[in-house]
Amino acid sequence: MPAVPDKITFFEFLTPLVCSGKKTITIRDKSESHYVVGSQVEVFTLETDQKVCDIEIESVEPILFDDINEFHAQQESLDLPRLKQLIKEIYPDINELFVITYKLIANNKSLS
Ligand SMILES: CC(=O)Nc1cc[nH]c(=O)n1
Repeated sequence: MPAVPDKITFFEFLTPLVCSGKKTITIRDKSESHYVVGSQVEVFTLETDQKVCDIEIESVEPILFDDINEFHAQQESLDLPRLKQLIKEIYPDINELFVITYKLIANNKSLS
């Protein structure tokens, strides 16, 4: 991986939310927390590695699983129980997580 990571993957079902600008955060574990504020990152689907859009990283902040709240759910464009269920499924034994905030800068969906 480059010193400044320039790629992020999302489950395919989440990419319409990312590429429409409705989902503006992602909650990841430490291994995926090394994004740099101000950097541009290419978004790919996890399942098919298809590029779907570009984002710019706005912040990376630690959070405990128990502190995930309605505001995070709003920013994820999911309801809170679904968000917490999803995060538990992805990171079953991890309490220390990171909220990565980003903004959409380009949508590549029309190229596919
Ligand atoms: C692929 C993957 O881990 N995707 C995730 C994980 C957490 N949040 C999210 O939006 N997407």
